Amino acid sequence: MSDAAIRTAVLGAQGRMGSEAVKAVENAQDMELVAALGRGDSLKKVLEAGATHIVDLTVPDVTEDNVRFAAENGLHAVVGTTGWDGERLARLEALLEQNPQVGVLIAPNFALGSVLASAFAAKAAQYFESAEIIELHHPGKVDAPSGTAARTAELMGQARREAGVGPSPDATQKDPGGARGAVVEDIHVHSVRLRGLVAHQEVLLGSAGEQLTFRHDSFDRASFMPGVLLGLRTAASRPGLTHGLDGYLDLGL
Ligand SMILES: NC(=O)c1ccc[n+]([C@@H]2O[C@H](COP(=O)([O-])OP(=O)(O)OC[C@H]3O[C@@H](n4cnc5c(N)ncnc54)[C@H](O)[C@@H]3O)[C@@H](O)[C@H]2O)c1
Ligand SMILES: O=C(O)C1=N[C@H](C(=O)O)CCC1
Repeated sequence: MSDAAIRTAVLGAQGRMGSEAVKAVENAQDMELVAALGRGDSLKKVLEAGATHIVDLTVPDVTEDNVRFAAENGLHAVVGTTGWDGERLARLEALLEQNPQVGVLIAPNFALGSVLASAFAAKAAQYFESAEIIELHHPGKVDAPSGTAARTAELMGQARREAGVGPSPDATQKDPGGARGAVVEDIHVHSVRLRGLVAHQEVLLGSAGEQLTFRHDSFDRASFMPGVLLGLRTAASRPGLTHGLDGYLDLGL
């Protein structure tokens, strides 16, 4: 291992994603796994281990504290944990202004196909009257809607607003049980939790007589690991906040 290895601490290391990330970092020639923290472990272990980077794959309740700790101690952070709403992102941006050498990637989804599907959907959303999202995940997931769906809806909603497109047509007058799903940026998001699934999303776009569907499926958490490693290899050269792995890719969209 060279001196320049990316000294990585994985937070949430015993979780579904964290345990995959531990293996991916251990197998990467240019990285060294220096710490693997679980619930109840002190963040001081990260500093004692001499980490230069953290990967956060924990739970929405603790991720902000973890990233704050990293930034205040000059560590770069690659974050897959969900729960990063506008307020949290704004606080993080302010913190990074005080720690301008630190790079933080908040990635709602590390899978390249998912990043592409969301970017294509955002590009296409303004050209259709109706837009809805269905996200489908394993039943162990603690949050709904998924971070990916929330981010996709934000990007699509923003593009539709800028293009002057109004809300999707919808005559629903009675929906006492919330059958029309959550609404993010005027876009209805439907969450399915089903044994056997990993992480899946469909964006449905409709106009008179036609439908365009963008579907992405992660069948295995291995699909997320190239994105985690890209984040670790890139974060130090991108100081400040990057929201979405697309910020590290040249999608040209
Ligand atoms: N960005 C992506 O591509 C992507 C992909 C999959 C999952 N996720 C997100 O990653 C997060 C984790 O998902 P998961 O399926 O691995 O969940 P999980 O419940 O399997 O794992 C979370 C782990 O974090 C641990 N933990 C809790 N508090 C901690 C703390 N303070 N310090 C260290 N560890 C702590 C838990 O004990 C658990 O082992 C979720 O928010 C999920 O939505 C993101
Ligand atoms: O399994 C999860 O939990 C996932 N979380 C992210 C989200 O909420 O979008 C990414 C996909 C998998």
